[in-house]
Amino acid sequence: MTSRIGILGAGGRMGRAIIEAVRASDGVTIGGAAERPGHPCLGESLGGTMTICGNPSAVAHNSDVLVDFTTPDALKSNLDAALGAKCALVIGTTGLTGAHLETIDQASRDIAVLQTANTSLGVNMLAALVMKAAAALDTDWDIEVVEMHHRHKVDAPSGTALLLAEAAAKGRGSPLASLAERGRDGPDSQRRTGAIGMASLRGGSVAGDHDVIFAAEGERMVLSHKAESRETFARGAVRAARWLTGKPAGLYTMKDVLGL
Ligand SMILES: NC(=O)C1=CN([C@@H]2O[C@H](COP(=O)(O)OP(=O)(O)OC[C@H]3O[C@@H](n4cnc5c(N)ncnc54)[C@H](OP(=O)(O)O)[C@@H]3O)[C@@H](O)[C@H]2O)C=CC1
Ligand SMILES: O=C(O)C1=N[C@H](C(=O)O)C[C@H](O)C1
Repeated sequence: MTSRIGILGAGGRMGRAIIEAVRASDGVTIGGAAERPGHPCLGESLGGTMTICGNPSAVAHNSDVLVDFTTPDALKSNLDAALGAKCALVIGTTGLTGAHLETIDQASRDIAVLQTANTSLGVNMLAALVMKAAAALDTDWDIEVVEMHHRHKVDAPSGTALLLAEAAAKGRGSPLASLAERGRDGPDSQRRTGAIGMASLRGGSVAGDHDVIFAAEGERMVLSHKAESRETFARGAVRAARWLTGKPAGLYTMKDVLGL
């Protein structure tokens, strides 16, 4: 069955990469594409009579699954569009708060929703390895998550850094909120035993680098992932959208798609 994918944030970096990935993939077509009202790309042709519009609801009604790579502020209207059309939804947007996650959870009682900070196979495999290492190594091993992204990225730490830190915290058997040390600065910044530190670098065109460092006296282990381009994320998003098509209401992750 061909899956019709509606692309939200179609004029953005990921939106454009996803349009290309859908065109290059079998078993999927573009159901429609939306951008925020007033965006310069509104009306841009996607081939035939299809153009980028300002109405996510119209896109949802012509799609089997929506793919949202926009901003946290757009989440509510994107969820409403999906709920109104009973359309499945893949959410790749990062920078989400607890309140956003609660709204997503509620929506997933009525429609299939997949939320993930990273659609790549490598990062999701890395998270599994990080959890295992964090569980096996005691607190003599300090855990630090370091990420680097392009100069345009607005949120920090990256959603993926948080996902990896969550995996480490799970391995250590404690909630991340009780272990995380974010944005150290100033004279009283010494790490606590058992803390999970996080640091963010920004610059140039880096698609997405993540290192999880396990540092002990005299030795250091680094579990690392580097995305070479956005194509990786776009291909993963299309794979997730195809997988989610026709699934019952519920909240899914990339682990479900990849069978990890
Ligand atoms: N899960 C994953 O694997 C990945 C997640 N991401 C995440 O995806 C998100 C988008 O990243 P990226 O494409 O680089 O960012 P961009 O800023 O390039 O794209 C976001 C697009 O969404 C548009 N937008 C803003 N508000 C709305 C709205 N209300 N409705 C529809 N569109 C809207 C923006 O318009 P304007 O620019 O005019 O504001 C922009 O065109 C980020 O949160 C990023 O962290 C990125 C890569 C991989
Ligand atoms: O904004 C980006 O570019 C990326 N965002 C995601 C994140 O915040 O983890 C995923 C990827 O690293 C690229």
